[in-house]
Amino acid sequence: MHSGYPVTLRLVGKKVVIVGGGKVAERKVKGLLDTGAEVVVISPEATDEIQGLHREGGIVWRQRLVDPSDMADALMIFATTNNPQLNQSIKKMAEAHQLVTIADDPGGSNFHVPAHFKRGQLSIAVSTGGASPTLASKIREQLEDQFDDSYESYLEFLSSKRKWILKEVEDASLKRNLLKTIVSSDFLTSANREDDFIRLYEALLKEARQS
Ligand SMILES: C[C@@]1(CC(=O)O)C2=NC(=C\c3[nH]c(c(CCC(=O)O)c3CC(=O)O)Cc3[nH]c(c(CC(=O)O)c3CCC(=O)O)/C=C3\N/C(=C\2)[C@@H](CCC(=O)O)[C@]3(C)CC(=O)O)/[C@H]1CCC(=O)O
Ligand SMILES: NC(=O)c1ccc[n+]([C@@H]2O[C@H](COP(=O)([O-])OP(=O)(O)OC[C@H]3O[C@@H](n4cnc5c(N)ncnc54)[C@H](O)[C@@H]3O)[C@@H](O)[C@H]2O)c1
Repeated sequence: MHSGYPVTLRLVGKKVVIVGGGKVAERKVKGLLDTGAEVVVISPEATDEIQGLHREGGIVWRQRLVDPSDMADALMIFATTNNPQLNQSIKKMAEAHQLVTIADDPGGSNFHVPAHFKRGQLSIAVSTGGASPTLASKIREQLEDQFDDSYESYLEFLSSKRKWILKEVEDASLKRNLLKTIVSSDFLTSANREDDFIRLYEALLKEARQS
């Protein structure tokens, strides 16, 4: 069996079609809200939450049965109806290059959504490729405890310091050393990262000048 290839997709302005308006559709819709994707739900019925998002203008809900023309221009398609045959025919409505997940057929899907969470710019995703979504969810919970909210500001710090180091530090070995040393638990837990960074920079600069 071939293995999956993990990626993160930038979906700004991309059309994502979700066929079905039940619990699974709702979970997918919520996961797509912050991505900037143009989310279109097609289903005669939809959960209260999907209807609310439609009213607020965050997504589009077409209250009717699915039609093959709905697939046009979609980058991703989620077949989440409670009708297995219909879910299979949605895959047939799609073109070969479109990304299609069939909610009740992991093997027939060409992508799977991993269990995931974010801490600012840090994104952590866990996939079992459909073997056990419940295990993926359980591991996600464990990782959420381990990678707590402090990672959000830590990532902001790492990102800004990395930019500064790449721009300002010319010495290649000092640059490498700094990039490596800022990724340490000391900086994660530090009460004053900026001051600690200046101290680290001065110490490593001194070391580099002496060697
Ligand atoms: C990760 C997560 C993301 C998301 O949905 O966004 C996700 N499922 C989640 C939860 C979950 N799913 C199910 C339960 C009920 C308990 C159980 O049955 O175990 C729970 C638990 C719950 O609801 O809490 C049932 C289930 N899921 C699939 C089938 C079909 C089948 O196996 O045939 C069935 C049986 C349906 C039935 O027979 O009724 C299929 C898929 N589910 C996937 C993703 C993809 C593979 C991911 C992977 O394995 O890595 C894949 C292939 C397709 C897809 O991409 O949708 C999300 C966790 C969010 C989180 O907590 O972080
Ligand atoms: N992928 C997953 O994570 C996961 C998790 C649980 C269940 N499932 C599977 O996903 C499927 C959906 O589960 P659910 O709990 O969301 O079901 P649900 O019954 O809550 O929702 C099904 C939706 O499909 C819509 N629908 C039916 N016929 C349609 C048509 N012709 N065109 C458009 N929409 C139509 C219904 O109006 C309804 O909104 C089931 O097959 C279930 O086995 C998948």
